[in-house]
Amino acid sequence: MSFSNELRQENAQDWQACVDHRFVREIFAGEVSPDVMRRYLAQDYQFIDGFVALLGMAIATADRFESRIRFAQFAAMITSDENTYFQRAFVALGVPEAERAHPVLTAPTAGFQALMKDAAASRDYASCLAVLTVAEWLYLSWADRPGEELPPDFVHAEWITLHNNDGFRSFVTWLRGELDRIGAASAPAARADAAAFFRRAVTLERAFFDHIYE
Ligand SMILES: Cc1ncc(CO)c(N)n1
Repeated sequence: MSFSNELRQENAQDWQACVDHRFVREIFAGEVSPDVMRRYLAQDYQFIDGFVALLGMAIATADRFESRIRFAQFAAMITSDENTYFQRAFVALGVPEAERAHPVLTAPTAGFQALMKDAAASRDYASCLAVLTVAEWLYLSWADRPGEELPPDFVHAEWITLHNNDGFRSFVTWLRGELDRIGAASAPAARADAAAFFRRAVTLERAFFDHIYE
């Protein structure tokens, strides 16, 4: 089995809990309440900050130029299309300026920031890759529902299409292949480090979905 599939399999229960989460059901139905969506997006915007920083470390630690190009292109998408989605959604949902810039961080958000900081501080490409792969592959997993109709409100619909469009799908396919390639070239101890980062990330993804309803 490939390294990426092995890691996903090891975390199958938390992974599936995300794919089947109440938030996912509600967003496809267009029924996430404005309060929940506000909380989710305000916290997620802080997640994105650390995520872009981690992309920077992946660019720095990757072992070849073609990989740096992939990450740089993805970083460009996040900091343009996705960033303007957040801005428009904050306006539509009436999220105050302070909540956009400096919300009180919840435990899962702080956990993600620590995780991404730890992965970056490792300066280990495989560990950076493991965290990035969870974030993007898990989001493709829940958003990829071929044939499913999109909800009418852009706040819901665009959050889905940001995570299931062809460019995103091909980036996730590439990320998994990259993790497989690096995993195959790594010693068991390095693979175990990457696996531990992968697990922490999946656990936090589930907690992040859960906590916006608490
Ligand atoms: C918590 C979380 N995980 C993954 C993604 C996808 O980048 C996101 N926006 N937020």
